[in-house]
Amino acid sequence: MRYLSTRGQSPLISFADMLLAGLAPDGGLYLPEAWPRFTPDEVAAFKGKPYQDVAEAVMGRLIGDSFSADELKADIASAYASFTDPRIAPLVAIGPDLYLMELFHGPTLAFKDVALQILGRLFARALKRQGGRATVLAATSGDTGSAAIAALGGLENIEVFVLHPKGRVSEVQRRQMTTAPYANVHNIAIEGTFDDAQGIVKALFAETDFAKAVSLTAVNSINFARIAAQAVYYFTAAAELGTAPLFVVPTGNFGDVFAGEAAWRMGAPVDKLWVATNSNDIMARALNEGVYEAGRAQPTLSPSMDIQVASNFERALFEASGRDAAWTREQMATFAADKSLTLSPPILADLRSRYAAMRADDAETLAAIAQVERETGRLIDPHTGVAVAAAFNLKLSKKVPVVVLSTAHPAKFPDAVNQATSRIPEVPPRLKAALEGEENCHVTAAEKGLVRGLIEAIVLRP
Ligand SMILES: Cc1ncc(COP(=O)(O)O)c(C=O)c1O
Ligand SMILES: N[C@@H](CCOP(=O)(O)O)C(=O)O
Repeated sequence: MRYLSTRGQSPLISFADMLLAGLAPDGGLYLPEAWPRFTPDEVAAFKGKPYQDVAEAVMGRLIGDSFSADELKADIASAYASFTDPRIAPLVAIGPDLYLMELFHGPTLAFKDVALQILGRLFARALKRQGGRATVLAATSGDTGSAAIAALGGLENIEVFVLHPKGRVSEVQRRQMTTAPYANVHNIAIEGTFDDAQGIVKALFAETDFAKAVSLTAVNSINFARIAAQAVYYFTAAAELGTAPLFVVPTGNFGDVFAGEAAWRMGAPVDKLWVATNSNDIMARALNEGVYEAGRAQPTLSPSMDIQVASNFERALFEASGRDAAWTREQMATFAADKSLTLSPPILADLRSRYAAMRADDAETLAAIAQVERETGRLIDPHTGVAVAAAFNLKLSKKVPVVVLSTAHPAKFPDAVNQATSRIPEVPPRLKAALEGEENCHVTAAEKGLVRGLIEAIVLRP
């Protein structure tokens, strides 16, 4: 299995090289050269299998011969050993034909752990084999940061730099990152938004001498290995329900919902992928009105989705164009210059055959959290709340199971949950150390030169 860039100007590389590269040198995002396919019988046979077995099957086809089946098996087993629910991504019914898929049973209580716990292990393996060092640069709106730290903290030969927007993540999220007790982890709070942080990451990849000197890599969902691991739970949900579900996905960077497209392209039965945004609704506007236009992200009760530039939309556009790299390159150049892209009718029609979109503002999110608590006694986090609000508003013309991706534990966002329900979620034991530890964090203006300087001072010191 080899990987190509959506912009068509990077050489084809293996999964292991793609994992360590993160972003393609031409600025594009990697995708498999051809999607592997599971037959309906193979998907049906996943029903009742341990999650780990499905992960081995799905990721195995994407990894090719980069890692052996035994290596992958061992890494998946140890990745999920610390999850508090052995089902990893359990489906929980909250209404007739309405399910939450709980993805927050990992060490940092968000869906990021499902992929990053595996990625950390594969990174360590690939680096050991290659004999080099790597510098991971991550941008986070709250959850990727702590999950990356939990996966990579303390590993040899890796320095981890995590950029978060100062004051725009929840206190629990910030403390999960800044209290990490690892010498190889460096938190940087930037005076700006997540989009500024993500922009700095991409800009530093484009400084190729620097990127090469520090062996820069990414663990955001721009790294296809993240998508590969996240695609697995679409297979397990569809297999368990025995039919093609409609998935409602709380969306920011478009990684999780694109993992649904990836699963569908590999043969997972998917009725539709509903993109649920908060009031930072660039993706809802793009899919509903045909114009992908970024403004400045506004703070909401679901801070991890306070994102305007949805990086993985590039992958969806590339696929919608019939994999036309020259066209994708042009579109991305237009968007970089104008912050706006008008989607042509055929592209929009192709996207709409898979995706639909809805937005929920803070008031609708609070109402959805309150309704779930009233009807089921369960507390949900505000990101899940955005998607549940969308699910409650769906007008379906046929009977189809609806699966809402529940992406974070409510204890990460106690204020929003309390505002909606007058209840404060119980703090899980794995959060306690973060709430008590001493915080360490650099603070800087949102300028790539300052971030580069910090990285160089640590990575290239004599
Ligand atoms: C809790 C939570 N839900 C949803 C999202 C949105 O996911 P994506 O960025 O893959 O669209 C994020 C951020 O990624 C998140 O942290
Ligand atoms: N919501 C994310 C932002 C980055 O998303 P990613 O999936 O591309 O890593 C976060 O919480 O950090």
